[in-house]
Amino acid sequence: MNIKVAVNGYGVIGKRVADAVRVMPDMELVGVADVATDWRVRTAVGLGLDVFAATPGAGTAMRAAGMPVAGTLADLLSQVDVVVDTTPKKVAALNLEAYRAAGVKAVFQGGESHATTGHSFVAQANYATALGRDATRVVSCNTTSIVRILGALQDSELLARARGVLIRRATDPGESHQGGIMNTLVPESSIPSHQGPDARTVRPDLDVVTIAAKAAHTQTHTHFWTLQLTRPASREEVLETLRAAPRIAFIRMADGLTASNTTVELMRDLGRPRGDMWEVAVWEDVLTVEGDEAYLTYQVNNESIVIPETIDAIRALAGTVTDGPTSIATTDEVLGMRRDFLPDALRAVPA
Ligand SMILES: NC(=O)c1ccc[n+]([C@@H]2O[C@H](COP(=O)([O-])OP(=O)(O)OC[C@H]3O[C@@H](n4cnc5c(N)ncnc54)[C@H](O)[C@@H]3O)[C@@H](O)[C@H]2O)c1
Repeated sequence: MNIKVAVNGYGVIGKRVADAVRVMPDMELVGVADVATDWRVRTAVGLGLDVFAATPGAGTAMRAAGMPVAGTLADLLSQVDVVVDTTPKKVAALNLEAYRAAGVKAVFQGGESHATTGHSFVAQANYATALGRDATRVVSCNTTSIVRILGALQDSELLARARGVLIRRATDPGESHQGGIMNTLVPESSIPSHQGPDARTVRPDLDVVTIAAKAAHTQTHTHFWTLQLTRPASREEVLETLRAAPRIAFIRMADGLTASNTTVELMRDLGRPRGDMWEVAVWEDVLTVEGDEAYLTYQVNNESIVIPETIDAIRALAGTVTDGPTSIATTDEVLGMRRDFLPDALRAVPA
């Protein structure tokens, strides 16, 4: 019995969720809904997906633009077990009542507040508490990375507190003609930035403070962390802890991966769909540990890191897989996630 899934909002996140659902052995993508009529939604039609009109006005516009329309959002909801809402920030929360009325479970994204669903999700941290719920929110890209990395260190009883600086991309690559800053760096106006408090919606006991700024590029986010450990530890111990956790992979300056654009290019060369990187990419040879302090740098592909979490959230709400690690393992294997982007044999020999 496959989980029948709808995606509402076929944008940056929605199209990736739709693709991931289509390759999962236990899921079926029934259709996608949107309000747009341009190339983005036409691509879905070209892929053979059933496209539904998310609003009455959208149905009229889609038909006028000559697009095949499979039905209304209500028609789509009547055929599915779970809807993934990937509409823009603040639009999604307005849909919650319609999902409840249709008896369909709903996965929201990080643009919505924790209060919208009362539950925020990162698979490795709290899969079990999402089981059978009617809705959850997959936290944002940065928050997902924070929970993965700091959560792994906290589970190993190594982390006392974390202070991080986040350099964010200005806008998504496909939207940089519409906006985005240029030739500057824009600090967020308040400290902590929202990501640290947001991580505590998933792991309330994390002692974390984040400071963030937007930089004038579209090449993913980069985080810089100072970690107070619970005791002196070796660099190898910190690395082993991260190696043992899911959805963290390593990159190395020694391999020429010296900047965020090089990692983006590597993902393309590895044949990743759209160049996606679902893992947090930790710079292994930058990690430094001195006594009971660790210093960590990693890269987050904002467009794709939440995709595996969303797939796990679908299973958790549907209740078909009750064990988080089993769901994570299935998702990661089907997507082709890695623990190392360059296997040992392909790494640069240390000088
Ligand atoms: N872009 C990222 O890097 C990123 C990363 C993590 C989480 N998120 C979160 O994911 C969610 C979606 O963001 P996105 O970047 O994919 O947005 P997007 O703008 O790329 O896509 C949104 C899609 O929803 C459609 N839409 C607009 N109004 C609609 C409506 N009423 N009904 C149905 N469809 C509608 C738009 O036409 C568009 O196709 C947000 O909560 C965002 O915060 C985004």
